[in-house]
Amino acid sequence: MLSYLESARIDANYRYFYGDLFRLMLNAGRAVSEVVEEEFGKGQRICVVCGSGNNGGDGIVAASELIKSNSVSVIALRGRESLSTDMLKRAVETYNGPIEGPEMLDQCIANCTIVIDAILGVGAHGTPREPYASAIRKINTSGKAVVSIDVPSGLGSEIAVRPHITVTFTDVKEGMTGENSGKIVVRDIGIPRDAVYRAGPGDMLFYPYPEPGSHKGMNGTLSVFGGWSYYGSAVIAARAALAAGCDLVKVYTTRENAPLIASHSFEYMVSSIGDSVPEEAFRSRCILLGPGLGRDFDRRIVSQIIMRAQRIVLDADPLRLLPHLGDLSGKEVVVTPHASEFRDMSGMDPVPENAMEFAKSHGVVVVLKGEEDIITDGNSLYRCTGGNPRMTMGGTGDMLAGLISALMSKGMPALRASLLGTFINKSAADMCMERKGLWYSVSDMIGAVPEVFLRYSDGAKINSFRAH
Ligand SMILES: NC(=O)C1=CN([C@@H]2O[C@H](COP(=O)(O)OP(=O)(O)OC[C@H]3O[C@@H](n4cnc5c(N)ncnc54)[C@H](OP(=O)(O)O)[C@@H]3O)[C@@H](O)[C@H]2O)[C@@H](O)CC1
Ligand SMILES: Nc1ncnc2c1ncn2[C@@H]1O[C@H](COP(=O)(O)OP(=O)(O)O)[C@@H](O)[C@H]1O
Ligand SMILES: [K+]
Repeated sequence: MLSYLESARIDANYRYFYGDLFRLMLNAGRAVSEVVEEEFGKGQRICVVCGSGNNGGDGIVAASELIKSNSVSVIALRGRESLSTDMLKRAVETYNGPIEGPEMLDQCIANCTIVIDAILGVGAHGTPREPYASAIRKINTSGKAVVSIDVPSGLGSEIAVRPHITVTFTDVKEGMTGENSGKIVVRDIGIPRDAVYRAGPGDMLFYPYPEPGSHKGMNGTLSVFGGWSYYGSAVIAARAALAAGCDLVKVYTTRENAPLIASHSFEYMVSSIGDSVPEEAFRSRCILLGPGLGRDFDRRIVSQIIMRAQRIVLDADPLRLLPHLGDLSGKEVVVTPHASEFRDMSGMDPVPENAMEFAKSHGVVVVLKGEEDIITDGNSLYRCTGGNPRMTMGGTGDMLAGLISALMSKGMPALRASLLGTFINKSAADMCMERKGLWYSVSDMIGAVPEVFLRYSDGAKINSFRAH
């Protein structure tokens, strides 16, 4: 079952990794025409009702196939000139019949045996506006056989097409049932596994944008336990977390290192801890434990932090404790080992299958770092490619831990935060390399984080898909 958002994620990743979506639109339109002819036979009178998004494009491609053995009319509900995107223009080129305006809708429906609903797909949100709402009502009262493309237009709102058949792509979409979608036929349209199981710009769709009326702390609170031995690691993680949009970051460190860490920024808070952990640290939405902690940490304190935390990212030295802590599946936990840390903590080779096994048996998300990051929750296995060999410099792992924990502090679930965090980290490095070759620094990477967000989250579509 695919949510609309997951569908849009795959869409965005496909475009990024493989170029434009037109080949998929061709496959989608052809799949619809095949199903229509399988179900109803040839020689039908078909009215294809199109909106002005890609769902409409699928309808036009279907029409270009169906016209070979049926009588076909196409209606563009917002007029032919509304079919203006590059994809839609290419769809129109495949069809060598007329495309009528909305004034022909009544006649088209009256004369046909089958209505194809290509008004709205997974890019739609909210109750359909005019002229779509009226068209949907007309289709529902027409008494004709109705076939919806991808989803019944308006699904989930009070004005929705009630089709006999829905031809949906890749997987059933969230909210579809036999009652609201009729017979559901799932067709593969050739989306490669990699568009699904690779971190990419589509993961930006799950970034929790701040609500306009929100106040301080609602968009992320993070406690960073680190810098007990290497203070710089805590500075990097805290600064990366702020760059990723966390409201409030507080570093808990040793009495000696607290002033050093504080001297590197006035944007995060610093507190020193003694024999016990202050209660307020657990009130933050996420905890990051590990950057720069060093090997000689107090096991009792560190175990206490892990056991108390509900949402936590574990990095570097404390990972060694993990095998002794039992099942953590009641919490949201991300562990971010590199290859040798993975070996130490699991006793297994650092390969994807073992990462998956470890994630499953401990109830955590594993981010196994390397030239290619492996991300797994024990059920699905993702990878994050990209980045460059300059990322072997010290600090890039601290930065990644800061990013993932910041995203979790803003409410993203562990797996989503890990996918987006790995993508941002590698993209920031690649953006720095575009400018400075292999001679950029971790500070440059942190500075590039806002630009990564801007580059990959622009466009009206991204904004319309804000996840909460
Ligand atoms: N996933 C894939 O890989 C592939 C997906 N494909 C297909 O693309 C479909 C998704 O296409 P999509 O993203 O262009 O959006 P779609 O559903 O056509 O609607 C967007 C339009 O609707 C409008 N609109 C929105 N809300 C509205 C409202 N309440 N009331 C009225 N209007 C509203 C919105 O206008 P705007 O809000 O921007 O003014 C915009 O014009 C997908 O379902 C599948 O069929 C295949 O072609 C290829 C592979
Ligand atoms: N050779 C490489 N090519 C591309 N990215 C790399 C490479 N080595 C490490 N990275 C990236 O650098 C970051 C830190 O990974 P790593 O160096 O393995 O961890 P650590 O900093 O904990 O030693 C990760 O985002 C990882 O993807
Ligand atoms: K539809």
